[in-house]
Amino acid sequence: MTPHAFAAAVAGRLIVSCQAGDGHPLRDTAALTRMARAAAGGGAAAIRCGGVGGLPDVAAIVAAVDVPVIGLTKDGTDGVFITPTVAAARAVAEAGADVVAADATARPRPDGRPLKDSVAAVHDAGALFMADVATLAEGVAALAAGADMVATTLAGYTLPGPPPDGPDLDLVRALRAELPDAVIVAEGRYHSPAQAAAALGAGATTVVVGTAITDPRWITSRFAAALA
Ligand SMILES: CC(=O)N[C@H](C=O)[C@@H](O)[C@H](O)[C@H](O)COP(=O)(O)O
Repeated sequence: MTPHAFAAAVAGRLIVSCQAGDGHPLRDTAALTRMARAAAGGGAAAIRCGGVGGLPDVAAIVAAVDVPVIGLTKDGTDGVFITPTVAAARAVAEAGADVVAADATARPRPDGRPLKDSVAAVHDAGALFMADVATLAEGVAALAAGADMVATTLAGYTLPGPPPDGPDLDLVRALRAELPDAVIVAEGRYHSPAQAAAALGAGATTVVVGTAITDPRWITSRFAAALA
């Protein structure tokens, strides 16, 4: 898939992230594949998937949906953990993902290789590269390293302390102002349809929503808390 074709497929539309962490009741490839099919049936323009040991999820979901798939793996939950190495990036592409999402923050990478090596491995395997960043500078650097698109996935997750409750719309605005022609993906803590729509208003090309759509444990806890 070309960068242009991917952008055209998702522009102004919703991407749904279908993931479940270790120990979550939905941490099951078949369950997540059904979730992805449901999301596609509801109008998702693409699916984001994978996680710890998530290569089978990526392969199964690629086979099950007819929308583009953004794949990733995770190694732990600290530091650089989203598709953190060149080998991981290559493996996600080889699992069939149209797009490989990977940490593109300025933090040291566990294999000591520069970001551009992961980008090159993904391109060699015929996939596109989504750079998951936390800051404007990281987004600019990722595009310079060859990334095809920038996502705000890690905004709020690289500082000490818990992330804020809401999404980082300011980062979307800053990326759009600095990178007028780039594919900018709003992602991270979009918990309502209004917030997702606001991301497009802030200049995002597309919006990824995960937890608020695909984690019934989290959704239930919000209802339960409202009744407590
Ligand atoms: C920080 C991190 O590990 N983000 C992960 C990236 O793939 C996922 O755990 C998130 O669910 C995804 O980014 C979607 O975000 P939200 O679930 O907030 O809508």
